[in-house]
Amino acid sequence: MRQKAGRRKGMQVTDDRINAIDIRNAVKRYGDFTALKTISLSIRDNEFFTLLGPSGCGKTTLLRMIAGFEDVTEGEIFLFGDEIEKLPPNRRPINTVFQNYALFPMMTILDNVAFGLEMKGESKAAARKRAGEMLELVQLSQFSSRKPSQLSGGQQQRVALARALAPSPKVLLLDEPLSALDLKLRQAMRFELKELQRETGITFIFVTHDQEEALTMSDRIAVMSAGELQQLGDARDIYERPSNMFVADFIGETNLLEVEVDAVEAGRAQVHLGGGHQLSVDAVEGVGKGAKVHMSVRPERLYLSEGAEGPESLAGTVRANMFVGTDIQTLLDLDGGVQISVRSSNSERGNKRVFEPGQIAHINMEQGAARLLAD
Ligand SMILES: Nc1ncnc2c1ncn2[C@@H]1O[C@H](COP(=O)(O)OP(=O)(O)OP(=O)(O)O)[C@@H](O)[C@H]1O
Repeated sequence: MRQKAGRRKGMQVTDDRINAIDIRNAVKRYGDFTALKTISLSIRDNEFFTLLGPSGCGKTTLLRMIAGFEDVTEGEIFLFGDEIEKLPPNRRPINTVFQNYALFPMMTILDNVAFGLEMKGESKAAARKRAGEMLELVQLSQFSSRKPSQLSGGQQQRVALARALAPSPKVLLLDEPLSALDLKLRQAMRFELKELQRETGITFIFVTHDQEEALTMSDRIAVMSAGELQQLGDARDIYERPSNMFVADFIGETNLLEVEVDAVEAGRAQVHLGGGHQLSVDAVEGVGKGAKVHMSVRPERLYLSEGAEGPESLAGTVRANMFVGTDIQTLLDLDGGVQISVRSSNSERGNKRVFEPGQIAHINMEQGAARLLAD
């Protein structure tokens, strides 16, 4: 039945199920400033989906449009096949968890979670029973009679989650919910959030500017910049196969090297770097002979050796080594003003050969490590 409705409206259907959210050609303008420029994307049912991008890229605006707190200037938003962009927020089966947990300070934890249910017309007894179940889900049952100020920041955020999940929304929106927590707690909460999403089966749409958070939790990630969608994919796609300069640079650390393409044949591109160093890399669509583009190579996909380990080894002079705890980062200068960063694991099994500043080392690439970028 639902599927038919989706098809009738021309919605995209994934694995024979209607998407939780379909955003079609959505534009948001504030006066003459365009915060979102024609965004189209689909979020699958039961997915942990993340909107990732730097401050001001429009991710909160998009989230607020889904929630109904912000009008859509142009375009359409569908929830399980039904058009919702004209519905007021309280008519959408969607809930939001904010960065500041916004708990009622005078109420107990149990009452905080039950409050929204009672407002929706549930009996006090039913609301309290459901609130109790939700507190069990976030492992806070033992604190149900405490007040919010008697809980840690992480515990308060879990109460806010329990409260948002209590009415069984079809979609839960999470606007940087971990950013008020300290680093250790934030890391622990990543696993909890992911578990919670799996257990409840509710579609989560998570907003963050923290790429590590996005990579660790998400089924898929939409990378945004300046009101535009830059890339949509799973964590490995966007980390290992960035589609452009912005994504390569924003996600993790990378070497962005200027190259010129000398030839393209049988799926391989022959390129050269500034100092004339030649390399053969996977070709990408839209980058042909004569193109001057950037190539992205992750530092951890490079390793150093004394002698050349193949025709594509590049010789460089070590400028500095930096101890980064888990890794050792080595910066090297190549001819032609090219600089390359290499990361070696600081472990018994890792690359323990440390070259001293001034020494010549050969830089070798793991297969498939270099990625040409179309723009
Ligand atoms: N009410 C408003 N009026 C005018 N401009 C706005 C309004 N709300 C947001 N903007 C602008 O729209 C752009 C996107 O804002 P948005 O809050 O969506 O960014 P964001 O990616 O969530 O950033 P952050 O991570 O800092 O929250 C910004 O340039 C912002 O200044």
